[in-house]
Amino acid sequence: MPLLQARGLSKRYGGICALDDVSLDIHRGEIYALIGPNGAGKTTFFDVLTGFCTPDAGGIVFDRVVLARGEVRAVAARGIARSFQNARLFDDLTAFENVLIGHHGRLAAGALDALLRGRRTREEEARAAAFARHLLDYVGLGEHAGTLAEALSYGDRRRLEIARALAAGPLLLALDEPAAGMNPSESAALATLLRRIRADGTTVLLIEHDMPLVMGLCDRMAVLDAGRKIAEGTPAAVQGDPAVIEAYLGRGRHGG
Ligand SMILES: Nc1ncnc2c1ncn2[C@@H]1O[C@H](COP(=O)(O)OP(=O)(O)OP(=O)(O)O)[C@@H](O)[C@H]1O
Repeated sequence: MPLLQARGLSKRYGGICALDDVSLDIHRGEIYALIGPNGAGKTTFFDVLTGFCTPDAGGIVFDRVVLARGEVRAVAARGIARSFQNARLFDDLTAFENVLIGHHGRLAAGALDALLRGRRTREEEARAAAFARHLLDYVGLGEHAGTLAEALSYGDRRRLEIARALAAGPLLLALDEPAAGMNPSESAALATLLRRIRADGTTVLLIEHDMPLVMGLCDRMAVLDAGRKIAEGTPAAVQGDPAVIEAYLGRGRHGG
């Protein structure tokens, strides 16, 4: 059974159909890309998936659990971590502290325990700190643990955001344009990191406009255009699909 099954998702904003009856499956252990021209509905799909907005119709099954509309926010707790188009970091905290915050939701000890600084809490905090250090090494930021987020380069900020998302221990890592603004060597390092995340068992969903990157990286992809899914399959299959070529080139657009 797929990790995620989206069925018949629709979302309107006034007269605009941002999502129009979109269904797709994401399998465990794959890198799945969502592509399409500007305004195609990619971010809206992420918003629905992560509970930022409620679909007008349709539903999602994630990790075998049917999520009723309006309950989608519970998904985050069930294992979807998201990064945003513009990294949302705490600029005045260090890289280490930013990752620790990502882990916070997983700490089991309650607020009272934390107040009393019980042994269990201290042990959990020590484990969280060790895990945060591990994640910083994992994304290649080990040397920057004590650096304020605001002092990091653009590419490093994006990687810190990924480390923070991983700190929540997600089954699905959903990344909104992770390579946007990166130079070619940063993009190559990102691709290596995402392959490693996949190899280590986390499923990856990404929105990405960098076609060479996404074509070389993802296992399967869906193409959205004006809210509709117009193609789905391997990069090779999608690349040659006439509907996709029309969506990108037929109207003089360049993939946005
Ligand atoms: N909160 C909102 N209110 C009104 N319209 C919205 C809202 N969010 C999205 N839309 C509209 O829905 C459509 C789909 O937008 P969406 O951001 O999902 O597209 P996208 O594929 O992510 O585009 P891009 O590649 O430019 O980020 C667009 O026409 C957009 O203007």
